[in-house]
Amino acid sequence: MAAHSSIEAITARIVERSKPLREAYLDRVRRTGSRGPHRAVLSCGNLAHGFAVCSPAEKAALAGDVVPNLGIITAYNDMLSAHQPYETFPPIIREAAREAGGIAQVAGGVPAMCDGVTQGQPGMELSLFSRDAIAMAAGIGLSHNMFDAAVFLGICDKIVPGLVIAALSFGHLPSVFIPAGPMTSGLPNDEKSRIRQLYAEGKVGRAELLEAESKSYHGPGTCTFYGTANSNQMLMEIMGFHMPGASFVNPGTPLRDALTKEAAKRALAITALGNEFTPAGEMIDERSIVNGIVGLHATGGSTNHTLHLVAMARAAGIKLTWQDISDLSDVVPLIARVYPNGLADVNHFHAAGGMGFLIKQLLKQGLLHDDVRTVFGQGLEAYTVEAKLDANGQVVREPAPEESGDKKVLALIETPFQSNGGLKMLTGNLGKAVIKISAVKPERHIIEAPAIVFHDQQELQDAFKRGELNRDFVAVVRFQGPKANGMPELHRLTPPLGVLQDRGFKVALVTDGRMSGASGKVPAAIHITPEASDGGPIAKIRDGDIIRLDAIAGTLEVLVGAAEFDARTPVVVDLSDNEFGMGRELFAAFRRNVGHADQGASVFA
Ligand SMILES: O=C(O)[C@H](O)[C@@H](O)[C@H](O)[C@H](O)COP(=O)(O)O
Ligand code: SF4
Repeated sequence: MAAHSSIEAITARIVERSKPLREAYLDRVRRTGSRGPHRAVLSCGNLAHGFAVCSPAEKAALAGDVVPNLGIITAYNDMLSAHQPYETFPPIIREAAREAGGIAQVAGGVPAMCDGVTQGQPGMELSLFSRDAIAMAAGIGLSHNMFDAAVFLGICDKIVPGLVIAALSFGHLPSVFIPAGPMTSGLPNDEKSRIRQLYAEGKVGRAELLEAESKSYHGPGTCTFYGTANSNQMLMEIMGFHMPGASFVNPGTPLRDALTKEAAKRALAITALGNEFTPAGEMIDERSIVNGIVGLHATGGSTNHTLHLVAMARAAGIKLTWQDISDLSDVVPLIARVYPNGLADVNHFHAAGGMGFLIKQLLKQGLLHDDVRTVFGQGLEAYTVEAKLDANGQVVREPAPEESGDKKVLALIETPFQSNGGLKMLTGNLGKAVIKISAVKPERHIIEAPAIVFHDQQELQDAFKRGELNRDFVAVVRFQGPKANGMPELHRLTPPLGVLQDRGFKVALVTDGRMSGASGKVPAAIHITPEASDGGPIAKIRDGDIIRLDAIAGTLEVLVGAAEFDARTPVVVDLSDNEFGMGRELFAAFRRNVGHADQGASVFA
């Protein structure tokens, strides 16, 4: 079925805008590719170092020119519950490679930050930069050039975007992403948030709060809310980097291990040495990127992807804009309600039909490009399935159900929860911003109230504790942009602003910083560009100025006369405290060279 006319039109304008960049990229990818194994260009010395620890049989195979070698890039560590399961993946992948007549080596590890551990802490100021550091680290691993395909073990917020940037920078190689799956459901996310608001109001103590948090985040696997990490899994499947049905299978299960083995074998099957050569740089094109954005809107995915998708697309020579993302939101309905956009978690989403049902519904109305390449072959229709195990422990796939397993979690495309994706770009005299309203009640889609200006999130939390915020106001939290301090997530603002909103006050947040993918119920205009540290208009706002945030009209305005506002001098603050401590001194070059948020807040372009 041809894609919906609006989807086709937006895709066509991305293709047109990207043409020179994309053609140069594809030329490089094709020139780098080779018919033989990539290690064939290495000297004997290079090769001997590369397979020094291999078995004699592996050395003999690698010395030859026919056996494909798989490079594993792993983001394993014990800090991220989502990545801890990866500790055992390399041996499983090596065994699968052997069974398939290939070899697999760990090409390198990459760092991975848990945004949950650093949330509200100085470490969060390294979070966004860690995406590009992860891309660099993965590039270091793959630069050994011993490999005919790569598999990526990464899930969370900045890790998948960084790994995709690396995979596309090595676009001559096939790349398969292998997920580890969500942790099993614990304390419901809305109950966790209720306890947090009680703690913010001083109605429960740390013991009760820690007990609730520990029951919510209780074991291996991705946190079960639909934040950036689980948005990443959705993206990897709908863009064709995952095997069909792989995203939301819990770790430590037979199906999970079978999917891991299958992915390793598939990666070896799509190298240049076989008959289904699928280099990542050609597999991912403008249609794949648009499919990712459609999935993001249909599921109420993380606002962080208004940064990451722009940076990921750019790595493949594709120029994506916030206007593209915003215009796609207008034509893609919301058909999944997963916390914070609902009460369900990703396990419920998977049980209700998951990715196979979602893709089937979106294809039904031509809202996805079906004519795309994936690691599984040609066409996205192949992903309208559920993965299961047969009696022999092999992965089999059954058609996704025609009906939703839970109509409160997954809706039919004909009867969506909202007619649009709710991830909008805002424009006005403060510059550009983005807002996600899929978790914001309709009566809060337009907020007009006096500004109260803060220069960090702790200031707001302290004002809340002093009882100074029981009023209608727009919190302006500035000097939180990429150049100022690495553009941290300001998710610790969610409980106090949520309490004030629940008390009936009209509140909103306006910031050049970010929010968590898990934030949602308070209207927030985020990623304001230009940022305060670049002299952006947000630096001219004063306490008491009336701010109007209109998510319906797509505008963000300070209601001050143009002449007066233009005549104001942007406030400048001393940011030297951001330059040292918890590793921030190591990222000074990133703060100096990082690009604007609407360009992906990247140090690469
Ligand atoms: O973008 C995201 O999804 C968030 O960065 C998420 O990964 C982070 O861990 C949150 O901080 C979790 O939520 P809590 O902090 O509420 O546990
Ligand atoms: S989802 Fe967030 S909190 Fe959970 S493991 Fe990943 S980065 Fe950490």
